[in-house]
Amino acid sequence: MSLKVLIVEDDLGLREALCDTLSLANIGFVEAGSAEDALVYLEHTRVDMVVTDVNMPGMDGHQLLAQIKQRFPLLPVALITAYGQVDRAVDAIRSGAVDYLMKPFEPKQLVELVLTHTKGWVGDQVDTPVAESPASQHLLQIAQRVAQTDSTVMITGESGTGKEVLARYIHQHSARAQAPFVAINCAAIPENMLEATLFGHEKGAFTGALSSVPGKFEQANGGTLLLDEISEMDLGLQAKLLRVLQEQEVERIGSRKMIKLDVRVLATSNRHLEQFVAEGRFREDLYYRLNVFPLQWLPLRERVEDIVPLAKRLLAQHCKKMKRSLASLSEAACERLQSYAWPGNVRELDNTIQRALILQMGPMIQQDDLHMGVTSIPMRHLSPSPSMSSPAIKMAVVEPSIPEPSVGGALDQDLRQHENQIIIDALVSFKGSRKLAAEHLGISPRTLRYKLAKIREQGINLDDLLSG
Ligand SMILES: Nc1ncnc2c1ncn2[C@@H]1O[C@H](COP(=O)(O)OP(=O)(O)OP(=O)(O)O)[C@@H](O)[C@H]1O
Repeated sequence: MSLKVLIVEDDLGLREALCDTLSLANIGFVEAGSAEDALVYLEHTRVDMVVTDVNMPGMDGHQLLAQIKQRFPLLPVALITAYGQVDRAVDAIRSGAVDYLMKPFEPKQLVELVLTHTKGWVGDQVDTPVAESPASQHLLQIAQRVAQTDSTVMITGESGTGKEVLARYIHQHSARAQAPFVAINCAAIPENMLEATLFGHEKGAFTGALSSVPGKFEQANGGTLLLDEISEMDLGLQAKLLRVLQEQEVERIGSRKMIKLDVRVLATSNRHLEQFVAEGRFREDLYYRLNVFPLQWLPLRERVEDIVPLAKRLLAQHCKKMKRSLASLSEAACERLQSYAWPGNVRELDNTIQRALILQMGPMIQQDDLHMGVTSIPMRHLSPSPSMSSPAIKMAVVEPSIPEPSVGGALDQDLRQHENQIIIDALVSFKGSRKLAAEHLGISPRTLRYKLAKIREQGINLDDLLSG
């Protein structure tokens, strides 16, 4: 997700100059000619920062600031004031502006201001976690309180319960919110690379170290570092990590220089770390160093009140991504969601909602559109794997040379849904192998590539579906 700054300026010449400056600095931007247009834009699109002129006809920059603070409290806003308006600029800072620029200013001042206030900004992901059940609400309240401190926090919970979401929430509610939030998944990095990734390395420190690279600790300096799935770290590295946490300084591999750190550390685990400690697989001293403040997400099945609100949030997010109008859930669909045990927790719910959106292109998700606990998507009208090579299914996957219906009518949508369904099912069955899936579907690999590109264009996240 690249950085996007909204420039609000009624003077076309100046607006173009501001946009050119950002463009030259490789910073993404969008522009609005008035505060009113800016607000309409913000309702629909994510931006990372707003830079607005103060003097504009209609709503001025101060009024725009007040509106933004009310509707998007975490979005940084900077004002451009006329020469001599220092008093008003100071007022604006008191009302929540992060900074101001006084005309005339150098292009580099604008770039510096934007980079300072967008460092570590995490865009869409700052949404408050859904928490309707009493247990989840209590968890968020405690998380908010612990966010105000610099204490190390250990977040536990089954896989997919929302541990990373909670970590980001803590960062966003801490005094470090404007500084970087850096996450590293200890299980996803090959064991021999984890140390260099965490602590950094100097050029030539090992074969393949072609340049000096700062580690995650350095990248997170001033902010928060999330050590995801900490239980997967080997014992040797655990000892080194403990030292860094105790000393609050880090030494890149191949360097003798200590770098002072000011990093808040959060860790997550979906394992019973106490058991790991008892078995000698996790250092007891590190466990106590990290477990200063333990927070735990309950499994989704134990917070039933969260299920439907979460499903609605996920539905809205995916409809937006797919650029389609907002779909809703029927009563029966809600009941079905609430009566399922969700072994994969919120991540499984997310996948289920995505699948339902593929199956149901209409305005309402029905009970039958929900397929839980499946590794492949069952077809509503066509039976799964055994008949996948049947001529009927092969015919359903239309080669691009055959003109597709030009009108986006119900039949067209229905056919497209079925086609998507068949293609995804084949990919799931063949564990993502495009070659085997294409052979099975009786189409060329090129055609399959084309079809997959079309599916992606509809906003369907194939990676998530295939990993789900
Ligand atoms: N309370 C919540 N509100 C909104 N979205 C949530 C919430 N909990 C989880 N999610 C969504 O569910 C998905 C899984 O969440 P997350 O990655 O935080 O889980 P996790 O516990 O860290 O998973 P893992 O153990 O596999 O690393 C994400 O897409 C996240 O946005």
